[in-house]
Amino acid sequence: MTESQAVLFTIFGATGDLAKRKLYPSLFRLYKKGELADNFAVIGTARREWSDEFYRGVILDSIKDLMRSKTEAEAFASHFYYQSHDVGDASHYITLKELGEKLKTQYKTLGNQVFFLAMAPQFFGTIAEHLKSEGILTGEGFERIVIEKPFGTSYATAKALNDSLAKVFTEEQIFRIDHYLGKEMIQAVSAVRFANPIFESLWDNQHIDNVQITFAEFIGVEDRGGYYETSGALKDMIQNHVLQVLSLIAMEKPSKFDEAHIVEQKVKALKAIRQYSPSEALENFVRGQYISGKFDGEAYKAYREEDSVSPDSQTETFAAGKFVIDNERWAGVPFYVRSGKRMTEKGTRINIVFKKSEDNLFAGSCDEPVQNVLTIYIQPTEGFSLSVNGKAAGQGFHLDPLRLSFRHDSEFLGNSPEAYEKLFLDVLKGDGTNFSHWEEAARAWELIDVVRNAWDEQTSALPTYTARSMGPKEAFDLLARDGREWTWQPDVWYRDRGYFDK
Ligand SMILES: NC(=O)C1=CN([C@@H]2O[C@H](COP(=O)(O)OP(=O)(O)OC[C@H]3O[C@@H](n4cnc5c(N)ncnc54)[C@H](OP(=O)(O)O)[C@@H]3O)[C@@H](O)[C@H]2O)C=CC1
Ligand SMILES: O=C1O[C@H](COP(=O)(O)O)[C@@H](O)[C@H](O)[C@H]1O
Repeated sequence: MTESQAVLFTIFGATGDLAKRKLYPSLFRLYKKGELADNFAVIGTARREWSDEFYRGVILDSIKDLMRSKTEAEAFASHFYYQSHDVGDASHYITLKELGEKLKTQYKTLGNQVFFLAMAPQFFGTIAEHLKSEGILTGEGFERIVIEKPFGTSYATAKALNDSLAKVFTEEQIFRIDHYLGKEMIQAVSAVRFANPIFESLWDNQHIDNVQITFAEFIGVEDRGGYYETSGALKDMIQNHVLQVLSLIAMEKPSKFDEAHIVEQKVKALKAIRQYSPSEALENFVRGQYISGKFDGEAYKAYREEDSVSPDSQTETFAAGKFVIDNERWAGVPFYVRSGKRMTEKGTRINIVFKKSEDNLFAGSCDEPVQNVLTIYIQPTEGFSLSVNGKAAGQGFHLDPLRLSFRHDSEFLGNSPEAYEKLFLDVLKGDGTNFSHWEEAARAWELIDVVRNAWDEQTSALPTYTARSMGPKEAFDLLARDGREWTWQPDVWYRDRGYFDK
């Protein structure tokens, strides 16, 4: 049993999808592990009129798959209280404050407070201001605010949002969620790099040819067409998750493995990424939108036919690009990234592609050696592999491409903490390492804005790709132009093109 936390959570947007699907189950997981015990309470707020009893029923429903016993689940749910609240109405904060004070005494929460804003970003500033003006922030214990993406829609809007939060909270009190940073294997990137001298010593432009980061989803836009129409793949995935991962791979070794030192190095790496001109942005970034397609006998509709999507939508459901980093370590090493919906399969992975040997001892006498590729599998499987050349067993001398591979097994995956659970615990500990900091978000927006603006100026037709494929032709051309190719495609991609299994 770990030492449990004394804290009052206030969840804004308590009736919403995120709260039900992610927040309540994560809090319950922490409760089951003893990270939360007697001294915590949760106030859920939203406009609709719910009773505590009804709210607790919603909580029980959201954790039904995780329950070990009804008694335990009900004991957990008894810590939840509901307060109907319109975030724009100052008088509602007075009722909220009274309830908070009562619960603080009842649960001995020591004045510690965490505010979770599971709401649309346009409300963040208002909520923060009212928390201060109505005296809900007392400075008695720790006071932290957790906010969801999207953090702005451009550099300008992100800056305005940050300025409004900064009037009330310090940067150390603000936890901007990037749920990928809570994933096991993203956190493992640093372990692979810095705990293995064999990789650390090769982590530069002398040895690495290129880096490839793929965030492929097989799902379409589902029921989020309204949001996605205003976002697109570039802002939805590349601006945040992909650039976060890229900065972890590209950063210099921090002098200490803690939040301040890691963030300092990530920010430096992001700042070293070349800021493209509009024409360079067009040369180095491609986009696409999925059209209808068939995959293994199943038909998939086009993005433009999805709910809440305009029939002549110009929103990209796929984006790929080449980032270059102007520093000593990475000069000449392209970082190719791609992310899209309705791709062949779900697969998030990082491929570090090492250089070919300049001196091929086997040239002319046998097969070309394969390039060594270190793959970090983020999901759905988690693990690493390293492709190496061996000798094919038997007579004669032939090279045999081999893969040294480690994958976590399903038991480990079943028991490992979920991203939001890890992130919640980090918030309680005050550890912001796995959150996005303002300087990171700001730089990411600067890099992305130029691509977005260049695309908005473009008059040529938006490229398309068939639903359940690996993106538009342009994404393959992007690498082919540099004499390279994506080193990972799902097996079925090769199957459909008549290649043997890679
Ligand atoms: N859902 C997800 O998987 C993800 C969501 N996010 C982000 O999280 C945030 C929440 O998303 P999601 O849960 O899906 O959204 P929902 O639309 O499901 O929920 C929004 C919540 O806000 C409440 N609300 C709306 N207006 C007000 C108001 N004026 N005063 C008080 N409460 C209000 C709604 O309740 P009521 O109508 O009762 O007031 C509801 O609880 C968004 O910023 C989204 O981008 C980010 C990543 C993933
Ligand atoms: O942030 C987002 O992430 C999800 C993908 O997350 P994953 O954990 O399921 O890989 C994506 O579907 C969504 O569009 C985006 O907003």
